[in-house]
Amino acid sequence: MQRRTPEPVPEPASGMPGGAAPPGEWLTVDGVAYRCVVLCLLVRTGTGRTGGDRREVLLGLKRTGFGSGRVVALGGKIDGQETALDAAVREVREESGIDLLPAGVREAGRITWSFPARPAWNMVAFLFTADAGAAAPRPSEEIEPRWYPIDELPWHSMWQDAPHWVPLVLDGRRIAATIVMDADNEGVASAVVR
Ligand SMILES: Nc1[nH]c(=O)nc2c1ncn2[C@H]1C[C@H](O)[C@@H](COP(=O)(O)OP(=O)(O)OP(=O)(O)O)O1
Repeated sequence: MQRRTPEPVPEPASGMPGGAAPPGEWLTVDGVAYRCVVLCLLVRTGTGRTGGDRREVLLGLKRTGFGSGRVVALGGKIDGQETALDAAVREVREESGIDLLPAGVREAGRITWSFPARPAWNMVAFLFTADAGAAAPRPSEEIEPRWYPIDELPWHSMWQDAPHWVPLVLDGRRIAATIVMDADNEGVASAVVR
């Protein structure tokens, strides 16, 4: 049985930091339920083709479950009473084998996705970023992680809303985004990002 809690979707500054109150598995806003998930963008400084430094982000081809076949950020559902930060550290470990120190994981805001044609897919994602250092990802059953230069992201393989928010988070911004998906559950009907 999924637990539903009546709190409004929290603003990004309202505190999902390490140890703050967990958002629960579901949030309900104006009678609409949103499943709580986390996404974590891991970054590192790699070596470009010409030998210079270039920033890279760890994304992965999702092999199973929701969004399979797309290239996505590491993440997934918040379980039970864990904090969003705990969930981010756990999901990164499960999906890539990389162990993050919670103190090194930064909050980057939140996104609300509404799927009017499929409300069961509504989600609120708590966003995080972290430096991966020299950690090497390994593939998991769920995802095949791969480093991408941040100026060569595989947009055509990602969710169509990704260009509205990924560059801002990679730029160090803390965002609050409200994204409404089209009737086909693929396109973007509207995206407000601040
Ligand atoms: N419109 C969208 N754009 C995007 O970039 N990511 C989205 C998205 N809608 C959902 N996601 C992400 C958020 C979340 O990390 C993921 C779905 O959660 P999960 O990975 O937990 O799903 P699964 O069905 O694989 O879960 P399990 O049942 O635990 O295997 O999809």
